[in-house]
Amino acid sequence: MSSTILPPGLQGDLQEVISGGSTDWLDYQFVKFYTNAYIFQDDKLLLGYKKRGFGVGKYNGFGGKVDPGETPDQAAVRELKASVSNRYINKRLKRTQEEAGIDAPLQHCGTFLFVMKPGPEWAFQIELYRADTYSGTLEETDEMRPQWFSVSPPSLDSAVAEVASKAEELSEAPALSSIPFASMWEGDYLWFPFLLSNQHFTGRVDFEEVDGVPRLARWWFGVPPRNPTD
Ligand SMILES: COc1nc(N)nc2c1ncn2[C@H]1C[C@H](O)[C@@H](COP(=O)(O)OP(=O)(O)OP(=O)(O)O)O1
Repeated sequence: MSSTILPPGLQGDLQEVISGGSTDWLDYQFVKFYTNAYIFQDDKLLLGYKKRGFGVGKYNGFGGKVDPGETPDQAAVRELKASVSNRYINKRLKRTQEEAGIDAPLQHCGTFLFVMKPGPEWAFQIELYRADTYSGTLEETDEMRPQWFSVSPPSLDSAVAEVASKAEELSEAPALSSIPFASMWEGDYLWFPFLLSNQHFTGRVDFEEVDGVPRLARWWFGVPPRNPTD
């Protein structure tokens, strides 16, 4: 039986892969759910450059809030369509326009909880999805500009070793590939190895603002226990 002590807010049978920071875990009152979807094709990863609103100027996967009455799986499909099509008008009404946006066989690949200080009283829980193919036409919208980046999926062990060696320095993100970590959310590089190596993961990051910039204060990421016969 695993004896790992999980950070508050995380659940499941998980084995720690990477952790760091020494502050107490931050308190929060409730959780708000979001989705983020990543499309791979051959050796490329599709990211979106956020042109306005929350996260403007950053590259990210395609996603948004989970609406009331919606499952994260449903929200992930809706947000993926809406993010890359100007013709997908009824985002909030969830009325699917078959010809618009892109469809992908999204697979849930991880859960990432984060808390900000100073920040809202809630924790953000992002359900992460990936797909190795898609159908439809990519379009730049007034919110997102889709862009492909080359990736060379590492083995989980080599990727995590690289991240672990860099993370303690709390400075530059490691050069896992041509992924533009410097223009992404602080901390994405901690869990990207799991995404790239298609390893289901669960993790938490606490951020504390320094000079107006969110900095990693404490983090923990784990994976389901490996089968000893694998
Ligand atoms: C550390 O912070 C974050 N990291 C990462 N990787 N992703 C984040 C972070 N904070 C927010 N996000 C993601 C979560 C969502 O995918 C989007 C934000 O979605 P948004 O608030 O724009 O949600 P929508 O439903 O699209 O909102 P509106 O319809 O109101 O524009 O960023």
